[in-house]
Amino acid sequence: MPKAKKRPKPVVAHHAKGGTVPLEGVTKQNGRHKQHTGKATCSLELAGRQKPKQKQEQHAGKKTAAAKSSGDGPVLKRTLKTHRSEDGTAVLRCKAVAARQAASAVKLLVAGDAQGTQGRSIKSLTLAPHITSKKATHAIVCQTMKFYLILLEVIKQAGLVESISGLKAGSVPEATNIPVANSSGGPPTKVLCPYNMLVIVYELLLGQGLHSSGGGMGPAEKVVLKHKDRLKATLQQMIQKHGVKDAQGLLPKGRGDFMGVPHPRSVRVNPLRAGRTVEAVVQLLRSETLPKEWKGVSKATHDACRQVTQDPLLPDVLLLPPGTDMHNHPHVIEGSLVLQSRASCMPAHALQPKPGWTCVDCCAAPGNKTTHVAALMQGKGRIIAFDKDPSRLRRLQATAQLAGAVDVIDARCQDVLSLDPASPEFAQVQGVILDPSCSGSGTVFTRMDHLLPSIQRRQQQQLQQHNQEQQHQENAETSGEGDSSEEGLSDNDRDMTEDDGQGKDSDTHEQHHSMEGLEEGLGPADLERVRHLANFQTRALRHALCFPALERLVYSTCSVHKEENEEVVRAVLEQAQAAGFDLVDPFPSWPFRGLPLFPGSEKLVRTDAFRDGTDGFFVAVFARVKKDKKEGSKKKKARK
Ligand SMILES: C[S@@+](CC[C@H](N)C(=O)[O-])C[C@H]1O[C@@H](n2cnc3c(N)ncnc32)[C@H](O)[C@@H]1O
Repeated sequence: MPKAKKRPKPVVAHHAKGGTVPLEGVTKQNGRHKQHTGKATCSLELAGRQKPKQKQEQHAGKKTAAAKSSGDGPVLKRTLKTHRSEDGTAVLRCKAVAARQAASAVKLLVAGDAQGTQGRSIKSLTLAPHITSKKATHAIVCQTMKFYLILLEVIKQAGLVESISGLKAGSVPEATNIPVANSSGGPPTKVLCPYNMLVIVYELLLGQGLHSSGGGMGPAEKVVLKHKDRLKATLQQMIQKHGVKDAQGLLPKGRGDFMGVPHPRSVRVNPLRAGRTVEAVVQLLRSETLPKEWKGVSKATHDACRQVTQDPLLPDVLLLPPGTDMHNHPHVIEGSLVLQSRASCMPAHALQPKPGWTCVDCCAAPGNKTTHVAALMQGKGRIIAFDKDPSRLRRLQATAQLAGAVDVIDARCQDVLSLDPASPEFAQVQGVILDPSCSGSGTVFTRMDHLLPSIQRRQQQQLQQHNQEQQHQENAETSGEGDSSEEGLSDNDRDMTEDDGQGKDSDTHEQHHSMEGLEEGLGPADLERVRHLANFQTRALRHALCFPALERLVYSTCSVHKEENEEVVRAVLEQAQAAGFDLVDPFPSWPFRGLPLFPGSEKLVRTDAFRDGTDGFFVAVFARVKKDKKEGSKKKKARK
């Protein structure tokens, strides 16, 4: 029977330059929110602090929390039902908490998008441990982001605020507050958080609606409520002007019914904690009835666990129905199961590490692959895990602790390019994982980055361009001008055709989708960014191939761009071959291969977000096939 476990205690990591880094914040699940002693209120700004009792109410309500991540319409309906208390205050508080959390997530997403970093995904922001109403928060964020441009337009056209420049992608607001227009025409007298306002306007126009509980409202809510008729009328005018049925019709074509790709939920069995075989874990999940104290596990999750299957390719990976919420499952909390995508489990298997090996994980945080390698090595051997980002290294340490792999993993805060592979301390390194920073384009749809303003804007522009081109062609046809289909292809179409090298015949439809908004949408800025990343990836790969005793190296990305994948491999292949390595096929039964850009690319592995039930991913394995000529002759000389 699983017992409720405490979260791991803070740990300490080595810092290359400065000794140790205290890892406070690793376990900030509890105690993050101070308690609020004021009156219950529906104010989004003021209702953020919770009493423990109200936390419990929320927790119990998780089971049926609204918030279908993929649905439209009033996302908080069921949350409201489950949290109903006699005077209705708990209902309003829960809604307010979810909305407040959603507003901060929207703010971070928009800021990251405007800076071009795309660092945090909707999922990571809304499913983080400190988020109390995960499903509701996730749903509000998805919906607000989906209608982001429309909501901005409504706010602007309704003249609600004097300036919304802070909300435009490309200019992250320095201050989060914006002045509110004074209805009497005088200077602005109030300020409000634009992201709160966006979420509230979403709720008013497209969600559950707003309910005033009397006093205690925050400024954003007050403003929105005051101008609600104007906002509603503005949206109606926009709908009429565009001749569409509803707000959904205002979305770029195809976006209305698309809210991510439903992948099976994959979990990896961690034998270092599970203490039983994968088959035994499958049996346990199918039959287990969790004790009542595990309130965080819903009936839906219980039922889903009964349908668990083993992945046909990766023996320690289990598959559950899409959307299964395993975050609060006891086996996840105690580290026996690790929430990890199928594709992300490929590199460790591709490495085929043996117990007792010494390995290096070059870009290791947050440590999913490091701990997977540790598990495959049965906790015997050593993994030196590098990451140059101290806060991410802290996450790696926490991951290692949860996975029961701290004794095996030596975490170091260091730029991998600054280490010397010829140093005696690396003389035994046999396995290397290189999973460097990449564009993440393969995870766009699972991360739901397609909801980010920059991508929505780009799609809008492409759609407009496409419509104009179509109009132009129709006009030309009517006026009798001919046009060959080849000439009719746009540069983007041509790029797509050239890049579309795999599974062309059987997978045209999926290929089309998987490229949509990715290769097709690589504008000059994106291309610049991808090339910059590819430059680092190539240098890191060259560097990582220099460990003298290296047997096997796995290079992986969650990108679909050939610049970060096949072209990186091609750039180092000659040097690798001269050093005695060659590409080998880690998964001969896997049908989907690298783009055919050079001989040997058939040994490369690709996964596709629309075809393979996981993220878009790339894996290349270099294995030593013969001794480095120079090394060999040195050794011969030494023997003589
Ligand atoms: C894609 S993530 C790695 C994910 C990790 N392999 C996992 O499975 O959990 C890339 C990581 O590389 C780190 N990184 C980027 N450049 C680096 C460098 N020059 N040296 C070391 N780490 C680096 C980033 O901080 C980031 O944590």
